[in-house]
Amino acid sequence: MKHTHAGPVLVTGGTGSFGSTMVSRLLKTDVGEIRILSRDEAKQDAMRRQLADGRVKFHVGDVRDTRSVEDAMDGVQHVFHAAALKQVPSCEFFPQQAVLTNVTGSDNVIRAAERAGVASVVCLSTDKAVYPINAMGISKAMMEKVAQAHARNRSATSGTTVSITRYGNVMYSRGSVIPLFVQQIRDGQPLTVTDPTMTRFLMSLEESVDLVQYAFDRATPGDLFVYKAPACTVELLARAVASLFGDNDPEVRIIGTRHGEKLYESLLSREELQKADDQGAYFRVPLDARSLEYELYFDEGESEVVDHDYTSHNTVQLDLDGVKRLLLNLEPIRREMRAAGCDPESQA
Ligand SMILES: O=c1ccn([C@@H]2O[C@H](COP(=O)(O)OP(=O)(O)O[C@H]3O[C@H](CO)[C@@H](O)[C@H](O)[C@H]3O)[C@@H](O)[C@H]2O)c(=O)[nH]1
Repeated sequence: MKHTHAGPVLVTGGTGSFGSTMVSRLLKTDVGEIRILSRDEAKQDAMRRQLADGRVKFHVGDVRDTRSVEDAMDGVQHVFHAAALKQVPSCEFFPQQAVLTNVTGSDNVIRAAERAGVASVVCLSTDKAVYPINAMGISKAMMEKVAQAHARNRSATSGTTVSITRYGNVMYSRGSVIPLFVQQIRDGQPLTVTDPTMTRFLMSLEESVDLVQYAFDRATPGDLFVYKAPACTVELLARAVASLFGDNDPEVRIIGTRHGEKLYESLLSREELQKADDQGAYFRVPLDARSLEYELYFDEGESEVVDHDYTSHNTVQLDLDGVKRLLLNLEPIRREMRAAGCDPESQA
């Protein structure tokens, strides 16, 4: 990392897939202390034993609970805010819970960070927050607004830089479709595909940590960062997984779209793409820092009109071999392949 972490670093949701990868990455730096704020003491205990590193301190608490956030924030220099309710179906059935964790909880984290004199807070968001249609995405969109409002209203007086990263599906994350396909292959079941034409961005956990680090190193208040990820259809994804396990003609069962699902995801809205700074592998979208007094501004118009958003339908589309190559980079897939008697090296 470019910045050194002189003071403690706080990772909210630090026992999750992203959080634990981030913590491993931080432990390779000169970081003196990493605090993890999360709810699940069992996951904390497992991680404590696995890491066996005195620099990691575990705080049982909840971003909804201001006092637990304040206690964990004391003396912290940087915050990576990954705590969230992120399952689309559960947020759909319990949207008020998504509001409490994703909106109010994020507000608690940002306010406590400012009060504690924290230098930077990077908030993790999702593609589902763009033109949101489900409760998870709507609550994350509100989290982004809370972060941007902080940057707009407070950055003149506050020493805390709040920024946002957005990413799409993380391959092989807990409860996601790739481990499900692997399980179905292992059980000799047909592969369940919701809509064969549905597309999703494909990103590894490491790339999501790279994105957050990129934002951390560069953010000015209210910036939003996106990684340019490739995409594919879910049918192609199912076929690529099957092919790695030696089945080039798998049985596919169409099960239909689930609650709150979109045909494709967007990482940037048209309006954001219009303002985005193309930084090669990443887009940076600066904050619209105008105040409410619009009459103070004159409309310069838009020099180049962008008529599309940045979606999993129009980003780079991978073919079967391209998806297989990405999958072969994932250690859990390689492990499963070896367990099934398939040699990952022969496919590489
Ligand atoms: O049996 C299944 C289950 C899912 N899918 C499809 O596979 C894709 C990926 O599904 P899944 O892995 O469940 O991810 P999403 O529902 O897109 O959401 C994931 O990605 C989000 C980020 O975009 C995270 O916030 C969520 O927690 C995470 O579950 C989608 O197009 C699904 O329709 C199938 O085809 N068959």
